[in-house]
Amino acid sequence: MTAVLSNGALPTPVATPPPTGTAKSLLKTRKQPAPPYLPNRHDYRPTHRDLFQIEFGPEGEEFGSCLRAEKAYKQGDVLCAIRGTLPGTKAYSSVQVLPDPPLPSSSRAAESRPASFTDAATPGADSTAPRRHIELNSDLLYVNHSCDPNVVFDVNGREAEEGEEDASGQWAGRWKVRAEKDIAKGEILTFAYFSTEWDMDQPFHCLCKTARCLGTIQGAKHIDQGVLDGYFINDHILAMKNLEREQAQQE
Ligand SMILES: C[S@@+](CC[C@H](N)C(=O)[O-])C[C@H]1O[C@@H](n2cnc3c(N)ncnc32)[C@H](O)[C@@H]1O
Repeated sequence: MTAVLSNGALPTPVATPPPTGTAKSLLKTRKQPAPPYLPNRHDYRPTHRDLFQIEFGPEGEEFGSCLRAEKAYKQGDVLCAIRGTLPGTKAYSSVQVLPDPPLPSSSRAAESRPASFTDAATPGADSTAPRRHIELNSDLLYVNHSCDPNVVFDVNGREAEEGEEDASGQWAGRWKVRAEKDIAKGEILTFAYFSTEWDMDQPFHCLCKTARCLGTIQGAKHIDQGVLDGYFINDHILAMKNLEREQAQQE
């Protein structure tokens, strides 16, 4: 299955070896546990049938797979709620949903933090340790990064509870995947990893080949605010950027 990519998203397969600086070359050698959801190409059943589907890369090629749209979407459409996730630790497969480390409660960044999240550092916060990184536990794991992405992972607000439905399909206040542009059927879905990640566990040389490509992707910590301003960025990342500025001013 091939599709012409109107947005210059990742070439297929992702891991076609480029001459130098492959995605693999920056990987840490430490072996990580496999993510909880890791479908097998031979008995794959899509988790979001009719919405999107994994295209597996060449057998044995690590990180060579991607997710393709099974239908067209208009800019602003919600593709799906992000739900059924599992607690995770920082890994290539995880998505950050809260500041990590937590914002010091004394910081202005914590005081002015968006209402969309309640942090452990906040007096009166829920005593159960909040999940800072989650495992998507679905085909959404296969959404690659692009510096000119066609979807956003909006993890402001909270995850929809089991059984919770949204008749409007907009999932206001709930985690969701939203189209950033019009998306054609068959197009590869991509989001900007630094919109959720502060300091990534596995940086990589980006192969998105878009005009906006930022090169090595390591997380928002390593990107100037002026560049981030051109993207949808989640509130927990904006709050961490605010804290960074606050601390720099105190020095
Ligand atoms: C959550 S996985 C995405 C699915 C992955 N392609 C796979 O087949 O398992 C994230 C990993 O995919 C690779 N990747 C994603 N987007 C990339 C990009 N734009 N350029 C290079 N590698 C990318 C990197 O190895 C990254 O650590």
